Amino acid sequence: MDGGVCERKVYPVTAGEYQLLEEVGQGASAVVYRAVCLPFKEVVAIKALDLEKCNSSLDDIRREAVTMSLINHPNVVRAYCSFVVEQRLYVVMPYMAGGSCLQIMKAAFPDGFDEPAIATFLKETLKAIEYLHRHGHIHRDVKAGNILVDGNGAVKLGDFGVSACMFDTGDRQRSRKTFIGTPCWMAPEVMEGLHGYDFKADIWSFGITALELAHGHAPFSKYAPMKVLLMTLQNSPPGLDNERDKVRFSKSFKEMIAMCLVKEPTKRPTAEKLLRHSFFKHARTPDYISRHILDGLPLLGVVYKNLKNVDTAPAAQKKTDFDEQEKKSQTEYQRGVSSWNFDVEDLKAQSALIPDDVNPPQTVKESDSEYAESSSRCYSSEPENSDSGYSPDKAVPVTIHSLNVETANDAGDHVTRVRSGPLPNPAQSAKSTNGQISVGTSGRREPKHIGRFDVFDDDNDLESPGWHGSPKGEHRKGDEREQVRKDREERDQRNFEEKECREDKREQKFSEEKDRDENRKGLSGPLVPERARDGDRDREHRQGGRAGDRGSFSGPLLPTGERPGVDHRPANGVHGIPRPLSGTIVKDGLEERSKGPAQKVPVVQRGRFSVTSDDEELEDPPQVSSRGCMSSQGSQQLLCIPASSSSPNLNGASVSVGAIVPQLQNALNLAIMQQDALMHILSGMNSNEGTNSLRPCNASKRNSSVSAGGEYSKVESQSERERDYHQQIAELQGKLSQLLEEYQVLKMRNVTLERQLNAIYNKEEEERIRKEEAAKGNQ
Ligand SMILES: Nc1ncnc2c1ncn2[C@@H]1O[C@H](COP(=O)(O)OP(=O)(O)OP(=O)(O)O)[C@@H](O)[C@H]1O
Repeated sequence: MDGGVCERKVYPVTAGEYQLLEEVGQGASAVVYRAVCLPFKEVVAIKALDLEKCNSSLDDIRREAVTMSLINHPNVVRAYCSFVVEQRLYVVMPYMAGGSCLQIMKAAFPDGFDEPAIATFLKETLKAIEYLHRHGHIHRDVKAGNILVDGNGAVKLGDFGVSACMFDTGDRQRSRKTFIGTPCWMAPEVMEGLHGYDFKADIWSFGITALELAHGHAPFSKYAPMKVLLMTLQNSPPGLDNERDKVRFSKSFKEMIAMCLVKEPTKRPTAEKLLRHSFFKHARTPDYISRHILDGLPLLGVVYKNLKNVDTAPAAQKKTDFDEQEKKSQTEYQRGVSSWNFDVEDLKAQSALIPDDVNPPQTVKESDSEYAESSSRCYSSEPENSDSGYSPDKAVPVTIHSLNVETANDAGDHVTRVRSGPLPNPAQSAKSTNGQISVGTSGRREPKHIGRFDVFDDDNDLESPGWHGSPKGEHRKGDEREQVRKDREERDQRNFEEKECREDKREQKFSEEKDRDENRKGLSGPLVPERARDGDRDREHRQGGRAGDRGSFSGPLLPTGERPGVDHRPANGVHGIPRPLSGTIVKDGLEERSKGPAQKVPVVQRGRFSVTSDDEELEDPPQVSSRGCMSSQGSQQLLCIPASSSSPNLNGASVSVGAIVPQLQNALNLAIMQQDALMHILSGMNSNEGTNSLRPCNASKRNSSVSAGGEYSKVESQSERERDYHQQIAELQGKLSQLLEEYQVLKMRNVTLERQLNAIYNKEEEERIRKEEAAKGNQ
């Protein structure tokens, strides 16, 4: 019940208290298992996210876990609790035995559901969306795959992996200019990214989901992401087909979809308003779903397994096709497209070259009233032969970093710049528009700014799949225009280099200030298990191995489909989820208070939700000094590590590894450069000395009056100097490896600290909510 007082069961947060059964779902970043909570003898679902592999930052993951644990609505999947074991986050939630609408469709309704079922699924989903919007959240990933059905037919919206809080300010607001979602369901304003977006983006996705449930697939779902983007941006919005769908669906359904799929977001209804649409009068009870939809379906685990098997074979072929398309696109890119600039006309032409069995779009004036009959709208018809190579079901959400339409370029051409790629999360979208450096935990490379664009180093990697540039037709390129482009590229490059140089300096200054701070503040207690410090552990960590952690695993069963990175060896005769490291638990209620209040993440109170603004954290300078300082030694600058850095101070807000990595890399680069310089000088000295060393001998031949003692002391001083240099080099090498070790330790500490902060934050939130609810109850 929304806001009502309810006794919440406290679910255990130790892995040993759960028994993992079979896999029942897989998303872009997680695997979901059916499991049993042993003390309660209750079947639950456990979502396992590999923190190292998933694209999300810890902040995103924490946000999802916190959001899910705060949820209190019958149509939203809430998290009972979550905990971290090794590099995996386990989220315990209610088991939705029917699976997702997508799974059900694929298993038994390939052409979509009938209208009463659709109305029921959609109404329940819309209630969830309305609830989320009311509490300031944009779900950002509404689609059939995230509409989950309970065994009794109850419908809930799940997956908060990419949800955002609308009330946030600062960088989180900017993060809503980072485009997250799966292209087919993505609203045009999200794709454009020109002015950000708001909760109306969910209404668009809801409309697309309605079409998905009606046809068994989302519009444009057979196309590659770039094509989907173009079609969504350039074509009229999709909708039910006048002819084909007339017999299957009512006018009110068609109308409801048309209301959602208006390109202008302000013209879309709110969830609250949409709920009052007559279409939802067709909605039935959960019992209807249970009897008409779920009845006769195999168990979810079997459905999932079958679908997986079916998917595997064609997937390989699809991948090859898609790779070929990619290759073609990249070859054309290499042939003649400069930078990230594309001509809109060319994009259109290119897009038209891709075989298209979509009904030709008919133009619809978007100024039409929301309720107007959208008779001219069309939708992407069921592909007769959906072998175009792109499998939307396997689609990884895509972030479009820059899809800006500019009116003119330097040459006066109309230019669009396009880039797509796998989904970095907001926190990872490096340098933000105000020039601040944002950081992520994954150590991803930060983008360079070329012109108006974020260009990652990967951008230069033309082989890398996932990057799309619509090639420019050679026949359309004038030499003049080409020259202008080249000029602009060079200018952009110059600007970029200057900017980088400025940023390096700023970063160095900042780091030096931080070092001073660190030295002043002293050290806080160690948070990393001692074993994390030893050489073996560091080596394992660097190599991604887990052997050093194996001793800590025990507990009940792991699934048969064992996952890499987790020890599956039986302990006490049974497999188990590895036990969590102490102090690394995230749970909605029972964490150990391991840090003082000073270590709290900044919390913004927004309605019922307390929201940590991760970007506020990002704006804060990192609290860990990982950077060596420079000390002068003679004419050579040597790297020295401040005393505090061997045990860095971890007080204050959470520290992202991403914040440390660039600094450490800088320090390492510096040290390497210095080492090179020293080697260079040394070799110069050696050759001089080599020459010099001949002199006494030659000189003695020429001038026998030179005393033997004088010769001896000269040689001795030279070799002394040489020894000095060798010693300095050895010291430098020692410091380098020390720095590397520091880096590993800091990385580990950072993760641990983040987890502890999570735990504290979650607990406080839980307490606050309990108090609020108790207060409400007393009233
Ligand atoms: N509570 C649950 N009970 C049963 N099945 C579930 C549950 N939660 C998720 N699933 C299944 O697992 C799949 C993946 O889960 P989820 O969407 O949360 O992962 P994800 O990695 O966040 O996915 P996405 O690709 O949407 O980002 C879902 O599509 C659904 O089929």
